Amino acid sequence: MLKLPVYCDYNATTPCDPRVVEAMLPYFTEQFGNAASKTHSFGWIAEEAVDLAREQVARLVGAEPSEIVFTSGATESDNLAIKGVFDMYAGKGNHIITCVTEHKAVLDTCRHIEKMGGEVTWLPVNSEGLIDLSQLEAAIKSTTILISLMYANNETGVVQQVPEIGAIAKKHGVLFFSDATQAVGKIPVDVKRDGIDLMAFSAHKLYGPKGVGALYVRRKNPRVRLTAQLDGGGHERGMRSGTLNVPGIVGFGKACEICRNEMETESRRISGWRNKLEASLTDLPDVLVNGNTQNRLPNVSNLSFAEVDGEGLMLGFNKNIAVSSGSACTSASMEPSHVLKAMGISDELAFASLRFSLGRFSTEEQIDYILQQVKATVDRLRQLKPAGI
Ligand SMILES: Cc1ncc(COP(=O)(O)O)c(C=O)c1O
Repeated sequence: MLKLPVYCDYNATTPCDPRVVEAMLPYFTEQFGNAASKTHSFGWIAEEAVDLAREQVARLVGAEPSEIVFTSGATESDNLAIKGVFDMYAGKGNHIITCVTEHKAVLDTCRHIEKMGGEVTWLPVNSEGLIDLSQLEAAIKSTTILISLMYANNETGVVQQVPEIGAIAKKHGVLFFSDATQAVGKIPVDVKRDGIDLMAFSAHKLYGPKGVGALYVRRKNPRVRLTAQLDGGGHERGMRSGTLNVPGIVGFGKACEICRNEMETESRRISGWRNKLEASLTDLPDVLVNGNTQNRLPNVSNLSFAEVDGEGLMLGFNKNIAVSSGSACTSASMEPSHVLKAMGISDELAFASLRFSLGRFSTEEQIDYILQQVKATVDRLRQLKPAGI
């Protein structure tokens, strides 16, 4: 018996994997020590658990454990990377390059940088959601200190040309920061292969708990330095003060270990269902896939339903199916998605678009239910719409 509502919004957040919860539980009660307490076993046990988690997290992205800084999530990691570089490298320059389709956590941090006297170049994207590499290279100047470009877009799943961006950054001696919140755990990410100097990601997008994340900070060739954005006890090698969230970090580590072991089979299964969903919905007249489909996250399909009232579309089945009509963080407002707009999609079509994001606990039965519900709603709305409007 299918349980309703069906969850199809894994890019907004994922449920904790029960194996993650099991690993975390002892660290709330018996093993509650502060990982910074050096004088007794409660502290040592907590520190050991954090060390293991740091290894598990690092291994998933090809980093060294000492290159992982634990934070409260990707929003904090984005802020720390961009503001930390801006403050630390002020002597070299004040210019940052980013892109208009970034997540708000990067966009708003870059707007803050502008208010602080920094200069930001906002790269456009093409209709597929990709930046132009020659435009990126041409934007670099002697004052450029950072390129901040996301790995995969949260709304469309489009994966940027990350190794190429890393090579351009290296060639010009500019640091490369990538917000990889949606990519890590879904596709193989390797900071060394990709030439990434700083990278943000988050536990709750990969079946770990909410409120925990990481910033990868390269230690060699070049060693990246950051100005801390929180003053305090100097935790995390001075980059992020504050008592560590030990249960959360343990869960993050376990979640990363599971992703590393299961990513290949999981992404094959999920992309199969995503393709089935997409093929069947695009069989309807005037349904368009948004974003490049050659290099895309395996779990996402962003579709526009022409000639359908966007609000009606959501209201048609949102009691039974949890999907998003844009970024989760902005779905409270009725603004058309800034990502779809940047790709040249009209406001009307952007409003009539849905992001389906599948995940570990999706089932084929759910996919069939979604198909039936969405098709029925689209048919009904199209019949209601007066001709010519
Ligand atoms: C690309 C991207 N960056 C950053 C964030 C923010 O992550 P967090 O919720 O861990 O702060 C999200 C969450 O939706 C995201 O998708």
